[in-house]
Order: sequence, then structure tokens, then C-alpha cells
Amino acid sequence: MKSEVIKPAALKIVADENIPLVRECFAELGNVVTLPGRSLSADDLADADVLVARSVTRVNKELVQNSSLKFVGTCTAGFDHVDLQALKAQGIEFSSAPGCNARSVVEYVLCALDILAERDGYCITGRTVGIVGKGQVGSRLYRALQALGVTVMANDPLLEPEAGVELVELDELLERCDVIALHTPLTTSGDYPTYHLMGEQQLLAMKHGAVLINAGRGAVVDNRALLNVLKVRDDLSVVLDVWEHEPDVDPELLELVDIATPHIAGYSLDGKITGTVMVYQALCRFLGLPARTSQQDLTPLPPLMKLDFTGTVDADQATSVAMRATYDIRRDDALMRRLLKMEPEARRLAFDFMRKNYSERREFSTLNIDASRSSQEVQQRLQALGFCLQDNGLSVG
Ligand SMILES: NC(=O)C1=CN([C@@H]2O[C@H](COP(=O)(O)OP(=O)(O)OC[C@H]3O[C@@H](n4cnc5c(N)ncnc54)[C@H](O)[C@@H]3O)[C@@H](O)[C@H]2O)C=CC1
Ligand SMILES: O=C(O)C(=O)[C@H](O)COP(=O)(O)O
Repeated sequence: MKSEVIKPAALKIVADENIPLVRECFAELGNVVTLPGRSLSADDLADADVLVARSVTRVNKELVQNSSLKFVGTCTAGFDHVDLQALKAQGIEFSSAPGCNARSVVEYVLCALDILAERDGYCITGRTVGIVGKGQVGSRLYRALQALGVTVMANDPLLEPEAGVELVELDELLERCDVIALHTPLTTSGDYPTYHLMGEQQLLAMKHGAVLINAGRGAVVDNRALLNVLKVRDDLSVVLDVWEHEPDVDPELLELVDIATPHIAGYSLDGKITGTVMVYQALCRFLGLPARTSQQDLTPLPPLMKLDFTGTVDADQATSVAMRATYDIRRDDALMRRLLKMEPEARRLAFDFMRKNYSERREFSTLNIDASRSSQEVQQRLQALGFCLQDNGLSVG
């Protein structure tokens, strides 16, 4: 077992410079060298024992074959950027961070829906939402929407039937749903590949006035087909967090989507720290060492800690105020639209710049809400969304 021969003090750990708190976590295990993830090369890893990456590093045979790597971790949920076969062939241990940022993505989707519902004058509780991919993100979104009273169904051919969950074929989901939220990994092989899962045919099959949300991976939607469909169907609304060929974003498509963001759906500080800590813990296990640093040690207090509602607030108002106080997606959308004025190279750099310098965003659970003077409906909705309700002796479950 490789881990037995590694002396932690001598470990060289190469890490993406955009991993928050990477030194605080990993420095006790070795010498941490941080580098830009997108341009990481085989030379950078020649004498490295550990690579701690994020999604922008293509971890493939060329990158690892001449290295002395023993462990690769990605502080992300998705790992389509990692060639697992290449790691296996070199005997390199691998770990990802499943579910680390699932709450963050769910909150992104709920905030996007809240903004579109207000703009178009409807209430989300009256809509039918279809979730494609009911894993860590999809199942949390399913539960949150169900608790809000939304009609919800899912498409996930890899799942067994489950009580209380309506699983349907993709065609049926497209036919019946007002909102389609994509939460699959990007895959190009197997029985159910997701590459271009939403092609021209599926996009055209969406209901009149439907909303498409992609916060999974860009290439799950055929972006060229989406552009063509949006040119002829102005009834559709589209929310894109992820783009085919990132960091290249098609400005024509950007102009036509309703909410556009630079792959930050999972960028809550809580989700990022969880990702870092999960990989740190996996490395400690691999090395046979105790994990001394905990998530609690690393997580700062949020900038906003408390909201207090009176009895005059209604459920729609309360949920919008609480959501927008924690995360206002319109700010990210406005920043992203600045890319429209840029030349291609500047656009690529700006996409990464926005991600690297992303402002601190905290999850709903970090906000304590006193709604004891508000209606039971207000309390129930806030709780369904995941806010922390101050105990008021009422049962709101
Ligand atoms: N925009 C962002 O910042 C983030 C994006 N992601 C992306 O979202 C994806 C999903 O995240 P998780 O829920 O954590 O992953 P997960 O692996 O827990 O769930 C994925 C689900 O998709 C299902 N699935 C696979 N192929 C499918 C197909 N052809 N049709 C329908 N369902 C299919 C799987 O059975 C599984 O239940 C990740 O793989 C990642 O690429 C994840 C976190 C943040
Ligand atoms: O976790 C995932 O999967 C994601 O998509 C990440 O949020 C992407 O973040 P970066 O790794 O690109 O910083």
C-alpha cells in the first residue's frame, strides 16, 4: 500500500490556487504549492505526491503519467475532468467531494425561479417542475420543492422506483413540466450518456412558456441547438450557469438567455469549504493519519445572521426577502453580461476572473429567522427552503 511509505513532512502537495483554505487544511500534511488550475502542466507535477484540483484542470494520462503522484483529489462534486482509468493505470488513489455543494446549487435554482416568477407574474407553487438527474442535487431540490407544495417529478434512468417520488421518461417530463432543471453529470458513454441530452428535438418539445435551467455541465445541452431554438421560440426562458466550451461563452447565446452566470451555482462558501475538507479527510485516511482540521474550525460567521419578520409579511414576500438577502442572483447575472462588450480573449479571462474573485455567498441555513409573529404558512415555507428558524414553540414541520 503506497500510503505506508509516504512521510507526511516530505509530501509535496500541488493545489489549485482557487481552493479556499487549502493551506489551512493541507499544510500540516506537507509542503503546499498553489498554481493556476487551468494551466497546470505535467512539469508542475513531476515531483508532486498529491494533486488537489478543481474542475478546470484536465487530469488525464498526459498530466499524470510521468509524475510521482500517489493521490489526486478534486474538491468538486463533478469529476468529468478526471480520467479515472489513467489514474488507475498509474496506481493513483482518487477522491472527489460528492454532495459538497449540493445545497448551494439547490439554492441557486430556487433563487433563479423566484426572480423569474416575480418578473413573469406567477407563483412557483402553481408550477410543475421536472428534475433531470435525481442525485445529490436533484434529490435535495425535489424535497425542497415538494415541501413548498410544488408538483415535482424526475427523470433518472439509473434509479430504482422510490415511494413518494414520481419518476418519468424524459419525453414525458418535457411534455408535462413548466420548469426543467438539469442535474446530471456529463457522460459520453454507458447506457445513458448525457452529452447533448437536450438537443434540438428535446428543446423544441418543451412546453409553451417553459423554463430550462442548466446548473450541471454545459455540454448536457447542445448550446448551438439552444441558440437556434431560442431564435424561433421567444416563449422559453433559460437560466444557464454552465456553458459548452467554458471559459468560451457564446455571446449570441448569452444575450438570449434570461439569467446567465459563470459556473458559480455551487460557489457558496459553505459548499467550497466542505469540498476542501472532504478531500483533506480523504487524504488523511489514505495516509492513515487523523484529520485534525474540521469544517467548523474553518467556517467564518456569515455577514448577515438574523432576520425578523412581523405578522404582516405574507409567504411570498418572506421567502423572496430571505432568499435575496442571502443570495441575489441578479448581481451575478449583471456581472456576467459585461462579457457581451468584450473581445473573445478578454471574455475568456473575465469568465475565470469572476469565478476566482467570486464574492462571499452563504447558504440559507446560515441565516437565523425569527418568524414567530408570522403565519404558519410563512414559517413552513422558510423551513422548506432550509433557513434556520428560531425556535418559537410552534410545530412547523
Ligand atoms: N454548476 C455548478 O456549480 C455545479 C455543477 N455540478 C454538476 O452537477 C452534476 C450533478 O451533481 P450531483 O447531484 O452532486 O451528482 P450525483 O452524481 O449525485 O447525481 C447525478 C444523478 O444524475 C443521474 N443521471 C446520470 N445519467 C443520467 C441521464 N442520462 N439521465 C438522467 N439522469 C441521469 C444519476 O443517476 C444520478 O442520480 C455533477 O456531476 C456536476 O457535473 C455539481 C455541483 C456544482
Ligand atoms: O462541484 C462541481 O462539480 C462544480 O461544478 C464546481 O462548483 C465547479 O467549481 P470549479 O471547480 O470550477 O471551481
